[in-house]
Amino acid sequence: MTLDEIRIEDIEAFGYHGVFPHEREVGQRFIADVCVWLDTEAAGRQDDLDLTVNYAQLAQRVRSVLVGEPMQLLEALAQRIAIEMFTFSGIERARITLKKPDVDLGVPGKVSVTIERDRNWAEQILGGNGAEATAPKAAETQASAFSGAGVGAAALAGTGLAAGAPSAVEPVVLDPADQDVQAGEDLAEDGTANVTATSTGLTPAVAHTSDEDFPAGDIEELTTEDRVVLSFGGNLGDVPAHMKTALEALIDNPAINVEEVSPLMLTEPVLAPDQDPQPAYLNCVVLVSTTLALGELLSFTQGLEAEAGRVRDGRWQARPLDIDMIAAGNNRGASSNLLLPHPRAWERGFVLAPWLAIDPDAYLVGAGSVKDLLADLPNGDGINSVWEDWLNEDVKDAPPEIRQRLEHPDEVAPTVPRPLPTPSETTSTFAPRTFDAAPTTASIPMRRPLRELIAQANEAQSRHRRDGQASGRAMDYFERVANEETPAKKGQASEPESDAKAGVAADSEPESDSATEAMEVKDLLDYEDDELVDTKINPGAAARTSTSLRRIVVRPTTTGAIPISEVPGALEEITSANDLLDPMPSATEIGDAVLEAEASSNEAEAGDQDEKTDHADDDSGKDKLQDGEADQEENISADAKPADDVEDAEQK
Ligand SMILES: Nc1ncnc2c1ncn2[C@@H]1O[C@H](COP(=O)(O)OP(=O)(O)OP(=O)(O)O)[C@@H](O)[C@H]1O
Ligand SMILES: Nc1nc2c(c(=O)[nH]1)N=C(CO)CN2
Repeated sequence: MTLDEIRIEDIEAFGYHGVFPHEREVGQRFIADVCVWLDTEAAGRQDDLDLTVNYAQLAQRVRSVLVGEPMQLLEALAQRIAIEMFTFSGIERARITLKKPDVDLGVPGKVSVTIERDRNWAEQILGGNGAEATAPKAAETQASAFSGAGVGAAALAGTGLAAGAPSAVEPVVLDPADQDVQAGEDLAEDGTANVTATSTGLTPAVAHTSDEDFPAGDIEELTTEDRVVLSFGGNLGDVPAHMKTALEALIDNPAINVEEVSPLMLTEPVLAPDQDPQPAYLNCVVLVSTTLALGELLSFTQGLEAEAGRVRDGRWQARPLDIDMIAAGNNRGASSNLLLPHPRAWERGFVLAPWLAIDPDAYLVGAGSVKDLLADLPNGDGINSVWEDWLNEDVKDAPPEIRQRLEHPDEVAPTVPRPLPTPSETTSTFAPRTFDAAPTTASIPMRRPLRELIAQANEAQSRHRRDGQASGRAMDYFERVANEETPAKKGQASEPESDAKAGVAADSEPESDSATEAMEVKDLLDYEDDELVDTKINPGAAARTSTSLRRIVVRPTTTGAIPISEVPGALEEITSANDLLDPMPSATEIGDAVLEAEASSNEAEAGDQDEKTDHADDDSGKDKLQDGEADQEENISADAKPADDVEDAEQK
């Protein structure tokens, strides 16, 4: 039989393969050319994709190996790719060429390795089975003649790993052979049965959804309806604090909406067999929506990992914070640095369990329902404890295992599996979700007002920053504005509104609900933490004063150029507010002080209105300073951003 060729060239990906430590640590580009031989006559005659292999799926699979578990040799990597190729039915022969385009040979030149393998070889490696030989697990799944076999989908199922619970002291260990082939699992489903290649042979896999709706390919950007599922994990230092800091940063990013945070779970470390044991991990899952491009979101979360002190010193090393993108809408695809869904998510109890806890209908695109995936994990979910209210509670309120873990951070993880809370226990307020056609991670309802939750988490955050001084104090004030008639509320009704609040963006919209008040106070506290202190250190920083009956904000501007020293009253406000910081008074005191300042500032404003003059360069008449002294205004830099614009920009 004459075989036909499908060639794919220049599949590029960043990976960590190599013999040398720097290759493992820093990584480099890899380029693969693949040629597979198969009989495409029937496909050509009937013009039917099902009768051939989908080259996009092939390419995705190649890439998933390239970005997957590091191998030492290009030869080994090439063989991994070859194995992947033979999981596609119909492929009889494969040639793989691998290049490291940036390698330093010590002399001018380039390197590549080419291997050619046939199906007989693959069948020997895979225990005498080819992709066709495998049977679908679920009766309804039908293996087509050319099923795109998902090697990783059930890599653990039926292998030695399924047998027995992990030992009491060792981490859960995955066979490296399994790890390698798991890498690209989700990217090439074809809606039929999946098969699994492991060192012990092929096993039937989980039934997968049809991928007709989710063709593997390029990553598509999201709509704001889509959810991104982020997995947080860490096992070094004060992991909950790292996570809270990262959460706060996500919340503070105007392009990101944090919609749900799962309980925190104590999880067994999942490591390669040659790795030393590590402390137990803490994991949670965070659902967000975003207007960022996914690459930007990944960069942002990688920045948060770095801020938490993560050093990239090799795969699966202990780390203070790791943020993986598990899924993003219905994406199934790859870019140069992102594979979606995350190729190992389906097998990770530490991802599935917290995700399920906040979404009982969670569905991992291309793999199946999270609930089923979790239930099918052969060696348990690896969850040892669940801390429901970790954003609100103190460590002393954590379940004993987690408290113990946090109090003894360097202890190697205990690994006795522990049953998960049932979803109904943790997600009772979730409306059940049904999928008419394509399952999706979109439209997950918000379970609770997360902003509030995070504001409360700031309690711990503030403690972290201020060495215990501010703990709970913001909350005092939140409660007070929520429950009491504050001066702010009293004054609100009679707030004088005037365009003549020069240099001042008056908050003219009547906002009376306590949540809004609380957020304003949070803004204030944030500004005390960061901006105000900064401006104290550097009083020459550009700043803008915004005064209303309910808040005073002095913010360094990035766009404006009004030196803070020229904003009447700003330095005084900063100084007096800064005085409040050390020693840190209660938030109530801060609130009172601020409200007093506001009141006197407003009085001054009212008295000054007539005297105010327009800024020379400001046609709108709104860019004015909050002072009647014309000579002071003349000092303002000519390119000062109109205050309203700055306010608008800041509010976006
Ligand atoms: N879905 C994804 N989420 C996060 N990183 C990804 C994803 N797909 C590909 N990557 C790439 O993987 C690289 C390594 O990521 P990272 O260091 O977080 O891996 P890891 O956490 O050690 O291992 P694992 O990926 O098994 O969780 C990153 O540089 C990133 O570009
Ligand atoms: N339990 C657990 N194990 C892991 C984790 C993790 O977050 N939790 N992350 C890893 C690399 O991303 C490796 N192993």
